[in-house]
Amino acid sequence: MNESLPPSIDPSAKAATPAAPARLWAFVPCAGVGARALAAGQRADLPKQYQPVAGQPLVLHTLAALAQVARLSGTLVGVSAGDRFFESLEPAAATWSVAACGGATRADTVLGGLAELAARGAADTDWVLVHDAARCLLTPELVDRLIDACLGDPVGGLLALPLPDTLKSAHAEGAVARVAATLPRAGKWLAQTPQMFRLGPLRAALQAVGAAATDESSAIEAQGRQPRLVAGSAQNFKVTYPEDFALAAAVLESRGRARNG
Ligand SMILES: Nc1ccn([C@@H]2O[C@H](COP(=O)(O)OP(=O)(O)OP(=O)(O)O)[C@@H](O)[C@H]2O)c(=O)n1
Ligand SMILES: C[C@](O)(CO)[C@H](O)COP(=O)(O)O
Repeated sequence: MNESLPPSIDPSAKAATPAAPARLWAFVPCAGVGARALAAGQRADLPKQYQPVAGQPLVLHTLAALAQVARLSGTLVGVSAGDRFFESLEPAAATWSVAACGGATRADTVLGGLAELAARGAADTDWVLVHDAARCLLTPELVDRLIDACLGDPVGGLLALPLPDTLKSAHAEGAVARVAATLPRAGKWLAQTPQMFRLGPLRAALQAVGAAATDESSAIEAQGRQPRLVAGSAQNFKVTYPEDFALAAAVLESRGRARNG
């Protein structure tokens, strides 16, 4: 657990030697605006990761799940410059550190986060688990499953789900979308997060591919590597559209009821 580290990543980590065993860090990109998620009723000035869900800001559910993963040495959250959200919280309760490393794209934010982790003592050989702030239904069990599968892997990997539905490609006919073709879905997976790679190779891959990468895996793939696919969960969805808030709240509340008997 991160309990020896709050409110910032352990400064003694800087003393790590090349022979030290690789550690695991979580990085949470939290610098988006959530343009697709905002609808009437939501505060347009409040990015989706801070909207209330099941009694608390969405991102705090995400961070609570990561705080329960014993093998993580620390969690860093990447926010936009000028974002004061975390300053309003009780510092003693924090199981994370915050860095104003938000960029114009998710890939930029992650690159900034990797630089911050390195500046705070993470080694290039350490593992980094990048997890979307907006995936607030993550469970520690899913993270442990990813770590178990990837720790001995030469490349790393990601949580993902085999495609459950029939897959169509489309073309536009004015404002109407029409089916262009039904595509084979065998062997196709939906990428989730966390995505777990070693810090140095991930930085090099993201630098090479630039802002176009929508996830870490695609940057690593562009280097000719084949990340491992680890079974995720349909519940580990990304809050993306307005209706996702109610669904996330329902799942979190039902988990709460199950916990409290
Ligand atoms: N420049 C960005 C863009 C996104 N993110 C983060 O990346 C995660 C996944 O991105 P997505 O769900 O697409 O979020 P947004 O970019 O905020 O959504 P939208 O595209 O609807 O604006 C989110 O936790 C978001 O905060 C980020 O840190 N920096
Ligand atoms: C990283 C990701 O969650 C994998 O599915 C996803 O690509 C991020 O969302 P975006 O809409 O592409 O920014």
